[in-house]
Amino acid sequence: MRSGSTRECAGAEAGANARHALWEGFAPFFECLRTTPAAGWAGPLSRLTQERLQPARHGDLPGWIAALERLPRLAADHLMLETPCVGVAADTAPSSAQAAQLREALEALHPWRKGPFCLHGIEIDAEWRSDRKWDRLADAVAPLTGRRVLDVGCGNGYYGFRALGAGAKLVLGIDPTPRFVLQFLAVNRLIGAECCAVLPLADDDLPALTDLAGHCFDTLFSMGVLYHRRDALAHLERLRRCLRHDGELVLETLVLEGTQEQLLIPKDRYARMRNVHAIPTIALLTRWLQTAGFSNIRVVDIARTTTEEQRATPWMRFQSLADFLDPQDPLRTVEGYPAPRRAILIGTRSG
Ligand SMILES: Nc1ncnc2c1ncn2[C@@H]1O[C@H](C[S@+](CC[C@H]([NH3+])C(=O)[O-])CC(=O)[O-])[C@@H](O)[C@H]1O
Repeated sequence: MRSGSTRECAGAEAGANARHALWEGFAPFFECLRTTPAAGWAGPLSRLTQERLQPARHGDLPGWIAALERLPRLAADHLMLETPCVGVAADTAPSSAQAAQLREALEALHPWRKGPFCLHGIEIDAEWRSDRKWDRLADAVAPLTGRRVLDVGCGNGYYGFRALGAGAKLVLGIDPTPRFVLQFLAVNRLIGAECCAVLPLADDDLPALTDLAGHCFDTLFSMGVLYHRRDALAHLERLRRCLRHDGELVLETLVLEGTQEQLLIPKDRYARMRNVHAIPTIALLTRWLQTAGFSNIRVVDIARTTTEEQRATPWMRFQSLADFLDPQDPLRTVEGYPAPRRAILIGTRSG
C-alpha cells in the first residue's frame, strides 16, 4: 500500500506535469513578446496567466489540461491559416489510433463556439461560422502585414490565426473564459504558431498593462464584447490606450435599427443571454467612439445574424440562435426584441 506522503508526491508530480503542459504552450509567445515594444507586458502577463489558470480556480481545468496532454504529436507540414477552415495537415495521415486519440481529446473541450478548424482530417464544425465575419471585415481593415494585433474577447483565437494568415507578425488574444484558452492551446499545439496566444484575461486587465507599455498595438479587434460590458465607454477608452497613434480599432457589436441616437436596454435577457446590457443605434455608437477618442469612423458592414452562421452542431450540442428567436416571427427574439443584427465599425486612434 502507498503511504500518504508517496501519494502526495505523486499528486504533486502530476500537478507539476499539468502545469508544464500549459506553460509549454505559452512560452514561445512570451519569447516573441519580449522582442516588441510591449516587452514590459511579458512579466505581468505571464504572472496573471499563471494566477488565472490555477487548477484550484476552475473545477474543469484539470480535465481540460489532461485532454491537452492526450493530443498526439503530429507533424505540422501544411498550415492552413488563409482558408475558412483554419488548420494543419501532415504529409503522412495520422494512424487510425492517432486520429481517434485526437478526436477524443478535442471532444473533451466541447462546446466549440468558434471555428471551423480542420486538424489532421478532423473538422471542428463550431457553433459559429466565424469565417463569415472574417470575410465581412478582411478587405476593409488596413492590411495586417507586419502588424501587431490585439484581439479582446477573442474566444478560442480563431481570428488570431486568420490575422497571422493575413501577415500579422504578433497576435495577442485575451478572453476570460478558461475553456477557450485551452481550446486555443489544443489547436496551437498542432499548428505551432509562435507569436500568437490567447491569455485568460479580461478588458479590465488592460489599464494596468497599458501603464507599463501602452500604445503598442497597430490593430485591435473588439468583436462581440461591447454589449457584454456595463460601461461601454470605459471599454472603448481602454481599447484606445492600447493602440498606437493612428492604430485601427475594428469594433463589431449588436446594433439597433434606426437613424437617431437610441439605446435598447433589455429588461432581463436578450436572446436568452443574461449579460447583454445595451444595444445602441449606429448613430449612438459612432458618438461613443468619437467621445472615446477615435476618428475616421466608418461602418463597413451591417448583417442580420442567420441560423446558418450560428447554429448547434455535433461540436456544440447546446441550444443556439434558432432556439432564441420567436418561432412565429424570426425577426424577433423570444423576449420580443429585434433579432440580432451586427455592425462592424472601423476607427483610428486620434489622440
Ligand atoms: N470583460 C471581458 N473582456 C474580454 N472578453 C470578454 C469579457 N467578457 C466576456 N468576454 C468574452 O467575449 C467573448 C464574446 S463572444 C465573441 C467572440 C469573438 N470575439 C467573435 O467575435 O466571434 C460573443 C459572440 O459570440 O459574438 C466570449 O468569448 C467571452 O468569454
